[in-house]
Amino acid sequence: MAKIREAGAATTAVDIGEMMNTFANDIISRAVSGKLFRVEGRNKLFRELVDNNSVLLGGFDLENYFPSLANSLGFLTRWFLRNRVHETHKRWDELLEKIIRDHERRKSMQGHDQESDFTDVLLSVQQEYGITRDHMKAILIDMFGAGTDTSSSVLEVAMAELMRKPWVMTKLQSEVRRHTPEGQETVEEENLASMAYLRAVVKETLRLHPPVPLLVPHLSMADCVVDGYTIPSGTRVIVNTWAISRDPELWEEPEEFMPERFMDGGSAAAIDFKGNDFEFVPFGAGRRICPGLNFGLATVEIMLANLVYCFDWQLPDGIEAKDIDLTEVFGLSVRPKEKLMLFPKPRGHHSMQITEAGH
Ligand code: HEM
Repeated sequence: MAKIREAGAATTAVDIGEMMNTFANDIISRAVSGKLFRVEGRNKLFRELVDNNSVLLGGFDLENYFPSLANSLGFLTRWFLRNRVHETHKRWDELLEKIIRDHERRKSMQGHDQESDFTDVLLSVQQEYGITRDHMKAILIDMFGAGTDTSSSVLEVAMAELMRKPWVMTKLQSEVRRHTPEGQETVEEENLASMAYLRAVVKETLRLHPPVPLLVPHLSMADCVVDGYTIPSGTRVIVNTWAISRDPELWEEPEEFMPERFMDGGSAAAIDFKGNDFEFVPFGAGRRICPGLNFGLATVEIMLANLVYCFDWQLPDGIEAKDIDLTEVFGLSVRPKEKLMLFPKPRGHHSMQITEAGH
């Protein structure tokens, strides 16, 4: 918020996607490595490595499209790829090893600060569950890989949709401002419970723009029949949640951004994303459902509430709401291709100016 305030004071535009990505990365860095997450620029290093992972996992592979090149060019591309994978793996390993060692050292010290983070929790159950060092590192990398781009992409597209539909923005702002105690500088977690429209906006964003549109690939373990189709054991199953949540047979005006559908009395009021309503599975369903569902939701809700509570937002001159392009970029998780640049105007700025001028 302080950074956005600075931008507001200097009347510079904020790159919302970039800002939200830094925020989501900082939250996970803090959960993983405690309050010293900025030490030695760790948060920045984490972010760089997460970006590397996304490129390596979800990147374009020439051989998939031109198999005939596999023999000639394939050798070269594989060599480059392997080097990059090794390099990224080494850097992750060094960073995580250091963090785990710091935590072990701190744990063994008498009278150390008792505040614990996720690494402390893993260390405390290591013996009980037979968790190896490699397991720990893999879990921590998973948290970054799965928890950063997803949350930040939801925040970015939510802001884009709100800018495209100013009446939805106004409605949300009025709810958030009404339910946050007078004089409070930021929205706190305990204020969120009564913000039903905020939850509806987040749901509608996840419906139209699920950040993991094909979930992650699954493999059927046994023969089964789904909706009359036989799926043999060992089949790679890909669930297109993007298409399901725009299906006109399931959703009223599916292409429209209408959070009201999720409010009491709305056509989708009874539908939730906890894995029980198969028309809406942005976090997946069943035993592989996203384990970070509550974490991701808390991250998105608190940030979105604060963005609309603390600021009024404007598009750059010459850009209109209808010009906002939500075309997405290719990858394991998706995000908008075009940057969303917005000017923050701190709330109350206008009335303060009037008062000052009045004196
Ligand atoms: C709004 C934010 C998020 C969305 C929309 C989201 C969505 C998803 C989806 C669709 C899957 C695949 C589920 C399946 O195929 O059944 C998944 C898996 C996963 N997510 Fe999330 N996620 C979010 C945030 C997070 C966060 C914050 C974390 C961790 C801190 C996280 C950790 C994971 C992990 C570890 C998996 C793999 C689980 C497995 O393979 O069993 N996610 N997520």
